[in-house]
Amino acid sequence: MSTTQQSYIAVEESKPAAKPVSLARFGDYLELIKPRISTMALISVALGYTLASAHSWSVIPLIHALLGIGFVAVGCNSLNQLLEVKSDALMSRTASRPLPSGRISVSEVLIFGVVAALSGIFYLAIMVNLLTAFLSMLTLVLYVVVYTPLKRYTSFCTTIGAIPGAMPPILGWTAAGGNLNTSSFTIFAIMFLWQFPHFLAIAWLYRHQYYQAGLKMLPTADPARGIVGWMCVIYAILLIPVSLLPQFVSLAGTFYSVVAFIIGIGYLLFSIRFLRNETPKTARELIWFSLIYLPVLLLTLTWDRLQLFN
Ligand code: HEM
Ligand SMILES: CC(C)=CCC/C(C)=C/CC/C(C)=C/COP(=O)(O)OP(=O)(O)O
Repeated sequence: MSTTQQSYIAVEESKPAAKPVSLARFGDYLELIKPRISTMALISVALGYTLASAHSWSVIPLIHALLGIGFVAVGCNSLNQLLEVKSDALMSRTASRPLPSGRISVSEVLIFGVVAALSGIFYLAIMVNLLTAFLSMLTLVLYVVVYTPLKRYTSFCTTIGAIPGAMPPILGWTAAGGNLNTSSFTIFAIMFLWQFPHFLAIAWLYRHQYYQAGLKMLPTADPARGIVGWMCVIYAILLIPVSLLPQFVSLAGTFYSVVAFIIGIGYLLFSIRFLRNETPKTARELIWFSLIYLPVLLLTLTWDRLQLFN
């Protein structure tokens, strides 16, 4: 074997093993549907379903609801990334996503997103109920048609974005046959308020990237020290009494209220830490706690609700 052949083999052997094409494409599509946010949304759907059905809970209707809402969520996230391909390319947080990096084409995502969203809505209308299909369509419109383009114009976009963000447990609730009543509104209000410290800390952490990409997630590129922290603290304070409402509408008992109060104080303390010292570390810790708070609150609410029926 010649020296050239030997060195060629050596270079080939030292290359990391390339992923099979189908696996790489699966990974790209997975990234397109934002798997972690979508999973949290579907867990919220399942808990909303359980809260509404309690003693009459059964698995098949829940699977139908998760399938239909899951398809709409896939449509939401794909179409959101399609509309943001230019700004995503300008931020290091999102530049390696499959669309800005050219691994999936715009037309492919358009077809994929529209087909997923429409199939989900029709599936819900046929297999679940019309109210859930309608509310899922409203979620899609608010997220894709209103919130996403509005990010380029005003920081008020986040308040609009928090409406579709608060919908997953309500979609689960209506999928189980629940009405839009004070109980479902209470869950909506908790989920709505929870998002403010969550996304404000994120918007602060990536403020320079957002500014560079022309996205107005905060009122200014470099807000006066403390402003974002104060906003987090105010929403965390508001969330505490609102998170205690389920007991007053007979959705849960004292155990839930105690847990909600403790984690609510925790969320407030992380917001205060961020206010006192706005640094990437305190912002990341607040984001981290927000992602602990939500599943703990919803799981405790559901568990306590089930106890009320036993
Ligand atoms: C206006 C509302 C919301 C905005 C603007 C927002 C924005 C974001 C952004 C930009 C990230 C990525 C952070 C990073 O890259 O470090 C993120 C992370 C996350 N968000 Fe939200 N979010 C919102 C609402 C929600 C809702 C309603 C849920 C759950 C149902 C949720 C669940 C998550 C999860 C699980 C993560 C961590 C996983 C990941 O980074 O992909 N978010 N959020
Ligand atoms: C039908 C259904 C359950 C739909 C999902 C609803 C849901 C969980 C919406 C999330 C809300 C939201 C504003 C996310 C951030 O998007 P972004 O565009 O600011 O995030 P990015 O910058 O990472 O793209």
